[in-house]
Parts: sequence; C-alpha cells; structure tokens
Amino acid sequence: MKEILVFNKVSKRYLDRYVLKDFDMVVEEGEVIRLEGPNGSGKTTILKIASGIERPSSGEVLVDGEPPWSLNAKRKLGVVMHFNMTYDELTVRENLELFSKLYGVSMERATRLCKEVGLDKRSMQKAMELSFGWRKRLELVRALLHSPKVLLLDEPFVGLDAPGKEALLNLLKEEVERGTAIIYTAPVGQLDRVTEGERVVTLVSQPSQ
Ligand SMILES: Nc1ncnc2c1ncn2[C@@H]1O[C@H](COP(=O)(O)OP(=O)(O)OP(=O)(O)O)[C@@H](O)[C@H]1O
Repeated sequence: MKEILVFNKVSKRYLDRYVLKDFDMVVEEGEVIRLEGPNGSGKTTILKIASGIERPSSGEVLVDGEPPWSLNAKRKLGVVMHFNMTYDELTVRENLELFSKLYGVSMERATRLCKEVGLDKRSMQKAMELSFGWRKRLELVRALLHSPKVLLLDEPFVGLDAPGKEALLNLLKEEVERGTAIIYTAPVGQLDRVTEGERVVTLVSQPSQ
C-alpha cells in the first residue's frame, strides 16, 4: 500500500515547552489510525500539523509527498476539528453549494452524503441553528465533498447520540473501502472505535522543561 501521510521526526514547541518531540508516523492508504492519549498529550496538535493549520517547529510532514500547507495537499485532505469551518449564517444547502464550488465538484455527492446522515431534512436550516450533533454531521459532509485521500477527525464521537454515531460509522466505513486513510483522536477511556482493525498510536505527555 502507498504511504499517504508521513511524519518524520516532528517536534512542536510552544515557547519553551515541547508538545511533540521527534514524532514519527507513517500512514498508508486505507489505514485507520487512532491517536490516543491523555489531555494535553498533543493529539490535536498532530492533526493541526497534518492539516497545515500549524507548522512543526522541526521535522518533516508530507501528504502524498507534499507539505500539508500546499494547495496539492489541501486537495487531498478532509478535516473536521473542534471549530466549525462551515458558515453560521448560510443554510446547510448554501454551505454545501459553496464548498462544492470551491472544490470544483458537483452537488451530487453532497446530496447523497446528506441523505446518508439524515441532513437532507435540514437543508434549509441555517448552520448556526443546528444542534451540536447535526452541525458535526454537516462538518463531516463538508470534509468529504472532494473525496479526500486523508481524513483528519478531532474526537469525532464526542457529542453524537447513537443514531449520530451510526451515521458517522457508516460514512467512515465507506471511506475506508474507498481507500481513504483516517486519522482520528480519542481521549483515554473513549470506547467507540472506527474499525476493528485500526492501529492505535499512544501518546504520552511531554515532561515540562
Ligand atoms: N497555540 C498554543 N499556544 C501555547 N500552547 C499550546 C497551543 N496549542 C496547544 N498548546 C498546548 O499544547 C499541549 C497539547 O495540546 P493539544 O490540544 O494538542 O492536546 P490534546 O492531546 O489534543 O488534548 P485534549 O485531549 O485536551 O484535547 C497542551 O498543553 C496545550 O496547552
């Protein structure tokens, strides 16, 4: 299988404190990686670096051979963080029309994904009127519009009820079958999993310097 995301000796320092030190990880197409660790161990930081939101202090990160902040990498990345990337004042449909146009894809995929997660019945609601769990579904659909090769999800199960989790897992199963690599974070003790065969990468908090 092809290597799609590589972290090579990546360190991240905020002021004088290391959050990550010489972190290595190689993710292949279709792999599911669970980043597990206590609060503050750097799980979100890894996703921020992989998505190009933050740059590493040192080391190399490559998405299909390109740095995460490049346009080519952005075309291959789907990202759902704790903050929303859809627009509050636009409806579900308007948001998805906008992002579909930005990615240069037809609305067909958005329509199908919305149906799969039950968002089709809320297409005329403004994004800010959605409850937490429904906004999460919208964020997931937005992240999948351009059929990314790498999907980065920060604590995807948090705040979802049982039908929400089922809808999420169905979409993610489809993605894995398509060959998408999924990297997601989970706090220690979180029982939900994306797949049985996923690889767990355990992080430890860096000692304070
Ligand atoms: N912009 C920043 N400036 C300074 N420190 C930061 C910044 N972003 C993160 N940190 C620190 O880096 C450490 C790791 O944060 P991160 O959010 O990656 O951890 P996490 O494992 O995702 O934690 P949680 O489980 O609580 O979400 C924390 O101590 C945090 O305070």
